Amino acid sequence: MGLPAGANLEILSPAEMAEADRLAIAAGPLDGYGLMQRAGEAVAAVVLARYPAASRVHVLCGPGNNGGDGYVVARVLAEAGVSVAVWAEGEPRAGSDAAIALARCRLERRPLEAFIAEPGSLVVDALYGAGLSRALSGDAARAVEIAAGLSVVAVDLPSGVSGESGEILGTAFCAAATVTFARKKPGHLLLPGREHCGEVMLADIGIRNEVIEQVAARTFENEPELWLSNFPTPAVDTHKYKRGHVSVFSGGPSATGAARLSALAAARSGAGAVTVLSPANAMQVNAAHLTSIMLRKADTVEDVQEVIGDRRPSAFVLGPGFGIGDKARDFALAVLARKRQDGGVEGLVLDADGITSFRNTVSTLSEAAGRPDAPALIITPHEGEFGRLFPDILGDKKLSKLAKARAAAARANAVIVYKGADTVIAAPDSRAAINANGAPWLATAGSGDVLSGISAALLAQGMQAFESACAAVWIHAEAGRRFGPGLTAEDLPLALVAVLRELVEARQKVPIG
Ligand SMILES: NC(=O)C1=CN([C@@H]2O[C@H](COP(=O)(O)OP(=O)(O)OC[C@H]3O[C@@H](n4cnc5c(N)ncnc54)[C@H](O)[C@@H]3O)[C@@H](O)[C@H]2O)[C@@H](O)CC1
Ligand SMILES: [K+]
Repeated sequence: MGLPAGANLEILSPAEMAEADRLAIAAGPLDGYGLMQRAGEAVAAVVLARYPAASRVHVLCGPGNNGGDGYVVARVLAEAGVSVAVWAEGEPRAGSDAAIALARCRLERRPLEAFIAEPGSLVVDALYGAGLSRALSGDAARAVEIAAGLSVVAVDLPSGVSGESGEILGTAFCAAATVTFARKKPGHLLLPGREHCGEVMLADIGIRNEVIEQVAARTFENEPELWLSNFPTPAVDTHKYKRGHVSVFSGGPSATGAARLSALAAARSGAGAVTVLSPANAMQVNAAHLTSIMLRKADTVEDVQEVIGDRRPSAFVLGPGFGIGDKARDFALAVLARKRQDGGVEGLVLDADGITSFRNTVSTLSEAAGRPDAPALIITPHEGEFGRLFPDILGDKKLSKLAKARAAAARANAVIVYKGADTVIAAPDSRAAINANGAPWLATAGSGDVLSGISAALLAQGMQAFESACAAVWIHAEAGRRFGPGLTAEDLPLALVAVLRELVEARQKVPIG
């Protein structure tokens, strides 16, 4: 729908979108009603294109500008010869854009409390959008129930979905398609909102790119376009250590598989060399299962220092199967105490037991990671682990998942990968990305170990921490999604190959710079 390349990855909060609306109106040439007109026309065009045979369309209009969009939709559809019924809740404020839209829509208006819809008819939900401020109740909640068996096209957001957080306030429409304007909002991607939106379509309503740039979006949808220009591709004259060396810490003799899985994922993801660092008593079991991946003993902090001195690993994974306790903390802090400069350590991916080990000492971790020239820290918690490090942030009901990840990243001086079906990646500089290409097949034991290995491999190859975390999350999800049913974590490293091949090919087409 005519938006510039890359714009579709920017996400604006409802407040940022309102600011962009204000700036656009101030800059002209469209006034508020002009934008509303374009918004309503875009929704009507989707209805006509997707439901050309709809016998009847019910347009539900609320009292604010979302309802104003609805009055435009109703008028445009009626002018196109569609049989339209308008059901209204509340009156637009006198002098508002919505009042202008209502005045120009000469169709009969019936109260929402009388709403009924025949089977096979279509519902356009223009009750509440960005201005939703409390739970749906009364007639609006009843309308959700009536619409449950019908196709719904939502204007901006399905009413009841918070654009800010994706939470459901009371109840919410389940749309087949949602037409939103200028940029997506967090509620289109965060769960459970995403599931209520159906297909999300972006419409250009005439808000210029330069206007939106003034809002300076810090949130993005996690798609390759976000990081592809930084994606590593090996130079022709490379050698294995130039491609980055990843070291993965192994747990004891009965918990070695997780580290090997992570190591294999790192090797597949382009690290030129990978070493499993094993306690002495687990060397044999590790050796029995490793071929191209190297193995070295590391029982003490001195052993870790020696590995770093001799073998110069550029990124580490600590946590999968490692065991919780002092040793995990000491090893993580030993890695973070190194320098990044002059071929030092690029970063540490802290996962699983590595995270839990810092349960009561997260400030030690954030101090170590916040030191100038410290290696980058990526922490990859699922919700339970997130709560162990940041119980107050997790428990803050005012914060969305996006805001929680951001707050944690700022506090920990780390890139936070807050995992789930709507993984959020947040950086300490307040950039954040929401990932939406996941699949339920990825919820399988060991899947997270693979994710850590991919992140470390990309870090080791010189990708920045936020970009490598975003890329790892997307690649991991894409591999799992394509593999589909029957996926085990062991399948993931091989499933990465096709995804990586496409990315490397696409990367080679991106102009350098
Ligand atoms: N110029 C602009 O700002 C544009 C705005 N647009 C549309 O405007 C919408 C935002 O408009 P508004 O800010 O007026 O917000 P809404 O139209 O989403 O809702 C605001 C009104 O609903 C009431 N309300 C909120 N939640 C309620 C609930 N659960 N039950 C009952 N009443 C409730 C509020 O008190 C307020 O009167 C966007 O979603 C978009 O559809 C588009 O027309 C494009 C241009
Ligand atoms: K709506």
